[in-house]
Amino acid sequence: MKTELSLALIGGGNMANALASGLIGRRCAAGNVHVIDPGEAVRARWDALGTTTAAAPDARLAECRVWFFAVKPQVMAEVVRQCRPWLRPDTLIISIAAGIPGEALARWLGADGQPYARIVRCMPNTPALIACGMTGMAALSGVDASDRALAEELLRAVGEVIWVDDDAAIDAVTAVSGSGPAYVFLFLEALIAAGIEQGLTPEQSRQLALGTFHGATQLAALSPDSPAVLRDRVTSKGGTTAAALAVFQDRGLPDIMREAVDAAARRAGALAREFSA
Ligand SMILES: NC(=O)C1=CN([C@@H]2O[C@H](COP(=O)(O)OP(=O)(O)OC[C@H]3O[C@@H](n4cnc5c(N)ncnc54)[C@H](O)[C@@H]3O)[C@@H](O)[C@H]2O)C=CC1
Ligand SMILES: O=C(O)[C@@H]1CCC=N1
Repeated sequence: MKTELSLALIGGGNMANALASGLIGRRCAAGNVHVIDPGEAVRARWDALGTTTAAAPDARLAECRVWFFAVKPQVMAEVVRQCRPWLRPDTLIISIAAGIPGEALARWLGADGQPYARIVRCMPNTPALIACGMTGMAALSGVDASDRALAEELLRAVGEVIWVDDDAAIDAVTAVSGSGPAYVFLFLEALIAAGIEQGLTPEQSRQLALGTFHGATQLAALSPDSPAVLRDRVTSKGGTTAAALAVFQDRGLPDIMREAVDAAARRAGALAREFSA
């Protein structure tokens, strides 16, 4: 077990917790993880895991090879600047903040007009909590092959990873897979409620809806056929599925999805304008 890696988690909330659950004991010893978070209750949880903690950036950051920024976009600029005094030439920066461009991070961490480009921007999602995450990643120019491999290995500890060519594409990743679990949960809620209206008990409807999502997504992942072909195979001519799909089409489900994903991507752009000046 390679546990010598030293990692700083800057922001110790939901997503940091998900990442740590995949890494501590496997890739990092708890004692090599340093968590910065002003929340006293948050720090107490990390202390119980055996990490070190601090309420604000401190000198231990200089000993950490990887800094993982997991604070809200609204506070990123200030937090990154507070951490900067402990930056070393080989520090690998990984940021998961929605909407904050790598270029802004590079500027905030730079010195003498020189941006710091050893930065990987990535967008995981909450199923990372059960090691079923989906992460999109983009590397800035200062990231060499070994840093890239390290960043990928860290995010792989909580699920699957894809690389996108440039930082701007992370906004699209955010709109599809970062926010995506919420779309799936909304769909599930609606399907469960509809099943109850049809006379099923809440538990029956929940089991049927969850089992269907699980089975259908597994089939789509494992089958060589496209989701459209698989959908067609469920849909008997003049049958029940056709009746339901006609309602989805009439109500414009594909348009609703396009507009929703576009709204998320545009919000990512707006966050960048608001919080990365
Ligand atoms: N929740 C999600 O589904 C996803 C969130 N993200 C991104 O991850 C980031 C964190 O989100 P969550 O973990 O959901 O939020 P969270 O609210 O659970 O965690 C944020 C943590 O940052 C701490 N914090 C606040 N000010 C701080 C400061 N000055 N220094 C250090 N820590 C500070 C808070 O006490 C909190 O524990 C956000 O930028 C979000 O855009 C990315 C992918 C998915
Ligand atoms: O809603 C948000 O802004 C964050 C980013 C992706 C998921 N949650």
